Amino acid sequence: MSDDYLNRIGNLIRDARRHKGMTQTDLATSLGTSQSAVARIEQGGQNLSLEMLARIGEALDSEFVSLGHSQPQHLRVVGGAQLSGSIEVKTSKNAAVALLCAALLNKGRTTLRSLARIEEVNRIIEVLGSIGVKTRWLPGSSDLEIIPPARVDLDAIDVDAARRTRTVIMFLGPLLHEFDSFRLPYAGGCDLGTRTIEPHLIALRHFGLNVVATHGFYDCSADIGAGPAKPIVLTERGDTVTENVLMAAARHDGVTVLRNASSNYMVQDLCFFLQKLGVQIDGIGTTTLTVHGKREIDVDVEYQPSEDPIEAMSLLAAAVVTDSAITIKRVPIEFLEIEMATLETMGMQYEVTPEYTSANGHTRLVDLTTVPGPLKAPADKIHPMPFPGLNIDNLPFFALIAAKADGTTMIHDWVYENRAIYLTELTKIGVRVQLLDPHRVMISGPTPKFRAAEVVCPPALRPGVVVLLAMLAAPGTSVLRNVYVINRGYEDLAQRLNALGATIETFRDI
Ligand SMILES: CC(=O)N[C@H]1[C@@H](OP(=O)(O)OP(=O)(O)OC[C@H]2O[C@@H](n3ccc(=O)[nH]c3=O)[C@H](O)[C@@H]2O)O[C@H](CO)[C@@H](O)[C@@H]1O
Ligand SMILES: C=C(OP(=O)(O)O)C(=O)O
Repeated sequence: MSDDYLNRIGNLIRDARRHKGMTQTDLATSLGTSQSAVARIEQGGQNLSLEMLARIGEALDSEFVSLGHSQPQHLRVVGGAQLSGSIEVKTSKNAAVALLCAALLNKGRTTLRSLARIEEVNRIIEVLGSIGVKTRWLPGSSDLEIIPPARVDLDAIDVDAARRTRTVIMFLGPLLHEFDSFRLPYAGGCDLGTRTIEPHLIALRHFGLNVVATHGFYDCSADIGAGPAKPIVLTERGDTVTENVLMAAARHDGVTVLRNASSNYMVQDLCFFLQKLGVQIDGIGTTTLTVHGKREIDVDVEYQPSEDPIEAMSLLAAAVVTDSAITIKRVPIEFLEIEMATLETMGMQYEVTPEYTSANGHTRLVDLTTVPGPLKAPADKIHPMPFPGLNIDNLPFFALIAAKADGTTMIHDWVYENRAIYLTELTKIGVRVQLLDPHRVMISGPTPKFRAAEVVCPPALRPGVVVLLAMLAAPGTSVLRNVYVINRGYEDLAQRLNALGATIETFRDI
């Protein structure tokens, strides 16, 4: 290998290691080598065998060297074992992405503590980096420092990264204060059927924003300084639309009243963060928010979002499907009360500790220990509602839990056009699922036998995780192919389930 190549590979390894928050000693330990050998590799001073490159790639879970196209990641699951022990819930994906966008409102340094290290966050960091925002993982931590430039360079935006997320629409709120005309790539993300952005455009018109969609871009023109002449009433109680309005209102030098606002967990985290930026917000946790904005925000601020209720629900479903007693620590019970009440009607037993408070200073947490036992199907259908209803993203996990319960359960996903359809993938693992129409499935339980299978991961985060968790219940070896969507929303899920006794191996095609 030429020195030039060794240097470039060394730099890539160093960047991937830092990105993963590992020290040279950490990496050396995973490779069974010394810290000085890792230092030599990173300086380009060590010839590398293909085997060593593969091992480094595996230790860093990074495709820093790819032959031809980068290969998708797959999971091999040896199921049928019970889980035990305890696991901590990470901070939420959905608050993380909102806060990353909100950092654009602040001229000062924003430090977001204990962020989930997930692909969705990585994509937004790439987009921010491409437009000139400096981001840096603080050494040995999952704390991200964000420093915006005097003016972002939107012409340089990383279009590919932007199109892989839906979150990029939350750039509209912050950017309408900075540019009288700009363009953003179309929002992407999970394939859940059409997801409208119309409510965002209608609401942001109150701040003088006009958007025309052309050839894959939103062409935006803004009337800088404009603000709402009357209360804004959302046509639907969406999370990201509420967040977009909050970010637009944060730098509007006046009062914005927002009605039919979402009061979901990520919205509350964003409100608490904006308060730290000096923006006054009344009505947090309700559906009417009153925002007193500030034209200029320039503060050094730190914030830690709350724990992810959807991850907590996923872990709960993992325990149910494997008949396991596990302790799930840092469960944001405040955002899971309807879920727990529903599970209680199904006969679910569990123990909880007294409540304590999340690092955001507000959200109520508990440690929850599951108690395995028989479940029965609920008398009524299970359907989601905006908070404080049963969370829209938690619905798919009820399909899996219903597969363990005696009787038939109807799951009604009125929200997403395609999501219920993906739940039929569970039939490959032995679950009796009947699709009644694109929004409703009937599950007949208990599943006589979970069967190992090879499945291509549905292109949607929660259905993908549901299939993975069902595989944990199936004795034998299952394969779940192309799990990018899972990595989009969960940090090291396979490794963390393995710490509870699961056997999940990550692999890629050569
Ligand atoms: C980054 C982020 O935070 N993403 C979350 C956010 O996405 P996001 O806010 O982008 O959700 P959408 O705007 O796509 O709304 C989801 C769907 O629900 C419909 N809808 C929503 C509310 C309502 O009162 N009426 C109604 O019909 C919308 O038309 C849409 O079809 O909220 C979704 C619904 O909680 C969650 O699945 C996503 O995880
Ligand atoms: C649909 C989801 O999120 P997103 O808005 O990121 O696609 C989800 O979290 O399940």
